[in-house]
Amino acid sequence: MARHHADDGVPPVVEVRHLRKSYGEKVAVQDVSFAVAPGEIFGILGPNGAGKTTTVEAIAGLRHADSGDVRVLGIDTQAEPDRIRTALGMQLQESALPERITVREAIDLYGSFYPDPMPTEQLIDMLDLRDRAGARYAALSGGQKQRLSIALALVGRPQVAILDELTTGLDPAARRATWDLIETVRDSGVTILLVTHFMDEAERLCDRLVVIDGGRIVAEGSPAELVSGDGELRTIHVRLAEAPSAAVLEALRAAPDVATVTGDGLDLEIRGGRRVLPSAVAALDAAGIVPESLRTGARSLEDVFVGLISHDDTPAQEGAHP
Ligand SMILES: Nc1ncnc2c1ncn2[C@@H]1O[C@H](COP(=O)(O)OP(=O)(O)OP(=O)(O)O)[C@@H](O)[C@H]1O
Repeated sequence: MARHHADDGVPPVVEVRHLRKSYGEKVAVQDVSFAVAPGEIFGILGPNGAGKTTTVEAIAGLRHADSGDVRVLGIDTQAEPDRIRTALGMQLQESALPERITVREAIDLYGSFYPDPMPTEQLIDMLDLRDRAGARYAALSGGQKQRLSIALALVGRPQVAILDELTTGLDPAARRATWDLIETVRDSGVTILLVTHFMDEAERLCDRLVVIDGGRIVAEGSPAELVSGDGELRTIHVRLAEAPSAAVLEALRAAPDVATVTGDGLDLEIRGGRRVLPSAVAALDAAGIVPESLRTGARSLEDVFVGLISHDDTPAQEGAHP
């Protein structure tokens, strides 16, 4: 299906403006604003305790915000949470299912809350749970529980699905299978809000994302935009066969887009703008020098993330919430 961008005039599916939420003294979300366009997979990234779950729970109308405006499909979910229930599917971080319920019963039960649920057997096949359809919840593996929770988020044919910690605890093959599934779901027209702290997951799945830290947005864009970090310096490392002359170093420093050349002897670190790599290689070539080896400091989304979030020594507040 055609994807839209937040700024192409199509009304956003999810719109959050200046959301703020405290728990007593603790400010969980300080000021968060973003908009999600129809058909996007939109990521919310951040370290433990950043405010991600609080944000999506406010979006779903499950938490009452202190201030700010949240709309899903134009509905104010803070004022009228019940109006969004059937259009929104939510995968909870930890499922609250009874131990003895079977996969099939759980899907039937959740389906009964919606006017036009997906057929249980279709979901069982879609989520690859056919072999476990009659198994009790307590007997499922981590991956199977996770797939069941995704099935429960999708059973009501939501227009918007919120998936929190989609692949936590899954092995690599199960993660990939889940990613493929999420893309299929998106291709069927569902807009997806994905909470994660896995960079590879965000890089693979998200059209756009926000990084939240300490209850604020510290970066926003497509994974490629965040990684390319236009305006930021890049670094290349060059090893030469023999130590460069002062003239060669001078020529390198004067090359377009090169900011600094450091290092001594055979190993040089060259930093500069977007075209630092071709520019440095051309300057060396003009001096008749072929590097022994060359390494670029290609950034992953993970590097960007680590660079963005605050590095205080506060221990992660896992398990702090009731
Ligand atoms: N019900 C609650 N009562 C008190 N504090 C809470 C409550 N829920 C969350 N918090 C605190 O608010 C902050 C934000 O929590 P939130 O769960 O939104 O973060 P998160 O980004 O989803 O973290 P995680 O990745 O660990 O799930 C944390 O410091 C957390 O301990």
